[in-house]
Amino acid sequence: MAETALYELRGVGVDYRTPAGVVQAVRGVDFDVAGAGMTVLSGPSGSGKSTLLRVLGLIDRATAGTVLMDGRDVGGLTHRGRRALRRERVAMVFQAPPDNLIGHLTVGGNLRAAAQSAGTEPDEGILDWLGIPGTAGWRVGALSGGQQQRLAFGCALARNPAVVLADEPTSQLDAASAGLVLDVLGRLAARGVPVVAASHDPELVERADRVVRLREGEVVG
Ligand SMILES: Nc1ncnc2c1ncn2[C@@H]1O[C@H](COP(=O)(O)OP(=O)(O)OP(=O)(O)O)[C@@H](O)[C@H]1O
Repeated sequence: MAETALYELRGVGVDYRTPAGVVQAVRGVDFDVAGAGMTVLSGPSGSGKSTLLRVLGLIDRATAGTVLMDGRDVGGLTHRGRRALRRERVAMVFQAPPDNLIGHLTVGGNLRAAAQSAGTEPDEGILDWLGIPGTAGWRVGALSGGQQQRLAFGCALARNPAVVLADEPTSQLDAASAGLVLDVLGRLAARGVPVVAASHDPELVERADRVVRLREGEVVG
């Protein structure tokens, strides 16, 4: 029997209502996300990457078409049902490192808080795995932006999610820091946690197992 895809999108559209009228951010989008490996949504600014990521993250609802997660139509869920599913299954990492962490907690405190939300303890060796050994007692503000972003992926992993969604995870980093974040992303996917990233970073696209190319809200390849 064929394995169920993690996500199946069919004819997905997302409209935003603005005072100036309706903006069709995404239209007629079909793609699947397998339950393994790294998928990158790529395309120029305004092509709909973040919008689709918010749909996958159960933050926004598609205004047309169907979105299945584990074979289940998430469009039929109530607001509360979507929130519960999001908490249980999805970890999101945003582009600005401080947005992903709790600033008044230490590095270890952030990992423990993330693990607690999944009812687990953080992995012993997680800081080594992230390449930031010995920082458990540090304030997160004492880490560089790239180190904070790696910690954000560590917190995502600690939540034991079904998928990690990352919106432009390297766009605020210099090339060296971005490379280290990409290494962590690759290792997450290799560890069996599927990753979907929205990005126009060619280095990230290079490492993808699957690239969904978008232009003006439509899939072009
Ligand atoms: N909340 C919103 N209200 C109105 N229009 C929006 C909203 N969010 C996005 N859009 C519009 O939808 C389209 C797709 O935006 P989106 O942010 O998904 O693209 P993107 O590919 O992620 O771009 P970027 O790389 O600049 O983040 C754009 O035309 C954008 O202006």
